[in-house]
Amino acid sequence: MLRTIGLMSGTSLDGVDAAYVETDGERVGRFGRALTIPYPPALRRDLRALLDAAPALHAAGRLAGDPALLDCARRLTEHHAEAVAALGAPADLIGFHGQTILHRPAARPGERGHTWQIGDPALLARRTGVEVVHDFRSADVAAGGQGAPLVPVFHRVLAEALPKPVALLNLGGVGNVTWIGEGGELVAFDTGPANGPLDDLARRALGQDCDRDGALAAAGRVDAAVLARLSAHPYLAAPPPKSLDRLDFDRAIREAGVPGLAPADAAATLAAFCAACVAAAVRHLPAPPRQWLVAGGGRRNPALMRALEAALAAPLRPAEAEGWDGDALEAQAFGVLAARVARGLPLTFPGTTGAPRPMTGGRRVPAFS
Ligand SMILES: Nc1ncnc2c1ncn2[C@@H]1O[C@H](COP(=O)(O)OP(=O)(O)OP(=O)(O)O)[C@@H](O)[C@H]1O
Ligand SMILES: CC(=O)N[C@H]1[C@@H]2OC[C@@H](O2)[C@@H](O)[C@@H]1O[C@H](C)C(=O)O
Repeated sequence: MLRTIGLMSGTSLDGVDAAYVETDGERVGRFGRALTIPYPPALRRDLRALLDAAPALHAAGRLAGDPALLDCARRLTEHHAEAVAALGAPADLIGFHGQTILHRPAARPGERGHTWQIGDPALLARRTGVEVVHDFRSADVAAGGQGAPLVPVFHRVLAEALPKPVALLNLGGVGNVTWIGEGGELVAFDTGPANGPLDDLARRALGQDCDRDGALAAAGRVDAAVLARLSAHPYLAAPPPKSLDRLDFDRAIREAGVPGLAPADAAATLAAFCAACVAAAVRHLPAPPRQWLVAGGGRRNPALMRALEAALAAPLRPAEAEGWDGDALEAQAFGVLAARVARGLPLTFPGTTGAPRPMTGGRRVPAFS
């Protein structure tokens, strides 16, 4: 077993999640501590500005050397090093996802896709004295895959003893589902927006980072016409493989009329839309799951959970119901994925990213680079 630390900076831009895992990439020997280092407001703001600027910079061929990108990458990496130090556990390997600032997998066969995670793996290796595995997505995208989601192979390890079929749902900035069949078959994809648009609304309407405990949504009414327009988005009907950039639905949300609603109604409608996206995902699964296990920050939003319960036929339970840490699953996944890279095991599969075959990936930076 390898002693790994997984690090994930998610699309919510709220901070870095870190988790200790002993694993050989196929099994988990032991989970250790997990924690989150929140980013200071200035870094959140700068990351958000970078996310917004990334498509135009990329189109102009100026993303790679952009000074704001390099500055954000350095600051973000320092917080990752802080997270590793705070865990206080000796490790053989760090799995460093970085921060996605642009995600454009190929839309058609033969097209060239891009996925871009920022972070400085050599700096992290120097600061921590531990080997760093990074760049988990680009080999898959180069082979024509979506490059996301990556957590399904870890979800299968977690859910080994559970009755199948089972669905694991992550509600981060974006939602993603992993369906696991009787024989361990995997079908996975991004369902649609989750907390991302709700966070944007809370920032505008309340000056808060999120609709804390779903209070705003609970005070509003779903606008059926706006929800119907949102639910007609072709992404929901498109079969997997499919994955999303954090900003992919921004335009559709504007054009459907969300900004014209009172803030509470907008929040209720966005929560209902997140649930509608998950309900629409069911038709792309090979068989209905017996239960849904929910991880990610969205499980703390009761308005979102109620909307999901109403939209899904099978029981919905938080990850904690199985003894898992729903805040740490993605970070734990990158510890397990790092071990898989070290052992040359595949990260992605035709059923998870649409990769043409099970694909290895990731790059390694030695401890003292
Ligand atoms: N108490 C709460 N009430 C409402 N929403 C909450 C609460 N706690 C967390 N959240 C939501 O969860 C989000 C963070 O979730 P999480 O950390 O799973 O996302 P992420 O990992 O950054 O995103 P992704 O999985 O898309 O990469 C916050 O932005 C917020 O919207
Ligand atoms: C490109 C990218 O960073 N995608 C994230 C994002 O956040 C949730 C969803 O969209 C998922 O596809 C993915 O993250 C997790 C860790 C994954 O790859 O499984």
